[in-house]
Amino acid sequence: MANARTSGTGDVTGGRAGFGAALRTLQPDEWDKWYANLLRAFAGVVEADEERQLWHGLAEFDRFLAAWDGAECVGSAGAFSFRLTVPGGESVPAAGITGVGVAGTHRRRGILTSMMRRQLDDVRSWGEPLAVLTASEPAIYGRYGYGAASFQLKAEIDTGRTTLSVPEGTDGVRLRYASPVDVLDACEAVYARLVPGRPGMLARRPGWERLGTLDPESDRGGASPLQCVLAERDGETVGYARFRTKLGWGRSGHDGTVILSDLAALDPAADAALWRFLFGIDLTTTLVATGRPVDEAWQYMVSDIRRCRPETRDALYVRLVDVGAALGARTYRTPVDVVLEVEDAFCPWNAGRWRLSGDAKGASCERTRDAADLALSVRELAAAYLGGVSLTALAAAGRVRELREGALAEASLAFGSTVAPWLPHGF
Ligand SMILES: CC(=O)SCCNC(=O)CCNC(=O)[C@H](O)C(C)(C)COP(=O)(O)OP(=O)(O)OC[C@H]1O[C@@H](n2cnc3c(N)ncnc32)[C@H](O)[C@@H]1OP(=O)(O)O
Repeated sequence: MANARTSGTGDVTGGRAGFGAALRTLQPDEWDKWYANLLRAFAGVVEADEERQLWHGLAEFDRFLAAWDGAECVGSAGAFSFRLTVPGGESVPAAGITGVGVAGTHRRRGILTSMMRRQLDDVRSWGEPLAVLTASEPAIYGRYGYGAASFQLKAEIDTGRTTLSVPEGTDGVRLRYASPVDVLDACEAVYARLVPGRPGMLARRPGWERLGTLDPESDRGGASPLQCVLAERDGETVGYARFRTKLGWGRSGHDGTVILSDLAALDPAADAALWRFLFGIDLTTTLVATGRPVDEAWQYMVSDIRRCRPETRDALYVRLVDVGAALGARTYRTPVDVVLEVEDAFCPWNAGRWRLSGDAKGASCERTRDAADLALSVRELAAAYLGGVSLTALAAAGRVRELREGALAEASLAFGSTVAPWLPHGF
């Protein structure tokens, strides 16, 4: 969505937003006004009907909020009901914050803050330990306790001058073109099998798979319609790539571009077969891949990583709504037993000391009066939560204080993940 969901009975019961605008749960017949406010907040860019209908179908109205100035919708925010993979593979209920926008005429009067307040109270009352979002601007959400917990990779690969060295078994994978819509179920089954294996992935409820085949002409920028190639072994689908191609003509001839939209594979050979295919499409010399995992294997198969121009940027922001439940839901790479002194001004129910004890099999995180070993804010704890940001690095930035010698190294090692966290798509 230009990003969008709230709780309650559906009654007009919310609080007063900021300067006195009324904040309440969105009613289905208010969708058009709500969505119009959101699109206007995002510079007024009009979304294709196909996309608008998809978001309307996915909206969970009892979890979406609207702020009103009379009959005018001036604020929007929503909270999808997701499940997020955490280190260890557990799928934890997480509110997927979306659709946040305040009318330009009503900005900087506290409407966002009142929506964030109501939303986090709601999420807590629903018993969901986490809230997650992607931020239009990184500076907005730290004040509400969100920390950047996963990152994504972008690459613009010069496929004319970069070769791939693929692992054993790659030649045994069969590739075939298919209509993206016709093979959606097979692709979704591949995706579902990958979800438990990587922190940050979202278990998709029925309907969400259609996000992967949205293909409005207005979004193609002159490129082809969405194409799909399936990877198969022994008749079974073991991976897929969805992409567009755009023809180009330079001084030396054709120099088209492959624009990767999505790729998933169940094993290294299937993954390599799909990347090798994308590298070799005739009449193209550039492959643009965005939103990929930062530790994705192709980077270690290429002859010249510099010609792939890799860049990383922040992706998923996490908020620990219930520190005890969130830390107790994941596992820890090495045994850990530390007392954390947590600062949380926006959700004071989290503030204070927690004893975290756990290992690779499970963990518990309970209130304690024991002396603290580490002190940090809930935002830093959220950044480290999925195992992609090190507590040692946060301490070096002055964001974590070690109060017992050795506690930082112990916790930092334990919190890390062997697979980088990754958010597979926006919402
Ligand atoms: C998950 C998502 O949907 S992300 C999408 C977020 N939406 C957008 O970017 C659309 C365009 N922007 C907007 O709609 C609005 O400007 C919003 C939602 C970002 C902010 O709404 P407002 O109602 O103006 O925010 P509010 O008045 O509550 O400000 C709260 C605080 O955040 C600060 N703040 C607000 N927006 C920003 C920003 N873009 N960058 C940095 N700080 C900001 C304010 O200065 C204020 O700080 P203070 O508490 O120190 O005084």
